[in-house]
Amino acid sequence: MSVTKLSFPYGESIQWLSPDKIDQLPKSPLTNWLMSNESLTQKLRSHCVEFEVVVLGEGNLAPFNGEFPSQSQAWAREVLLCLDGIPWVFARTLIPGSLLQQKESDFLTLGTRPLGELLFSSDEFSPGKIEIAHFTPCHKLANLMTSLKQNVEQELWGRRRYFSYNGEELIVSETFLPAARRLIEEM
Ligand SMILES: C=C(O[C@@H]1C=C(C(=O)O)C=C[C@H]1O)C(=O)O
Repeated sequence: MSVTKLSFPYGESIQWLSPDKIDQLPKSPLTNWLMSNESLTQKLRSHCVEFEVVVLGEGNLAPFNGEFPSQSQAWAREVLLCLDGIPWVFARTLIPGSLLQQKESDFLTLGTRPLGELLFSSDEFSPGKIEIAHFTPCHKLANLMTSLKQNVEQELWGRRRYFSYNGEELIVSETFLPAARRLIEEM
């Protein structure tokens, strides 16, 4: 898999909606994945032999308009979650500086360890609301799909979750790539 960190950030401005505002959620298997409150890492690990986190980039950046209204800057981490070498999820996490400072060594030394191992390893982080998006990727995300040889024949479904810690919040967005949707819908 040839992906470059030179294009980081890959994320794009997406309209996230509360699930009850979505006219038609996808058929059941995928909706169960979108709405699941458990660790996505744990769920993914149970569907593969080899699970891998490919870090596309990390760094301080300005969130997109409306992406994180209370923050003009945030620590961003974008990864691909790969099952037996196949990229299933593009994940983009935004962490405000005030939260990063409290857990700096944990977040900045994650590397290729999944963020879920930190968020679900104790009750320090509380999972919050889930929002859903349904979109056609453009710009760098579309180019990333092409480089992964995953043709986007239908819109992508994604979800983002809020995790709170000591009165602060971080946001984790996860977009299911075409290969993942195909395999989930066969389950
Ligand atoms: C939040 C979780 O962590 C996963 C791992 C991520 C990472 O390593 O950056 C990002 C999003 C998640 O899919 C989880 O497992 O639920």
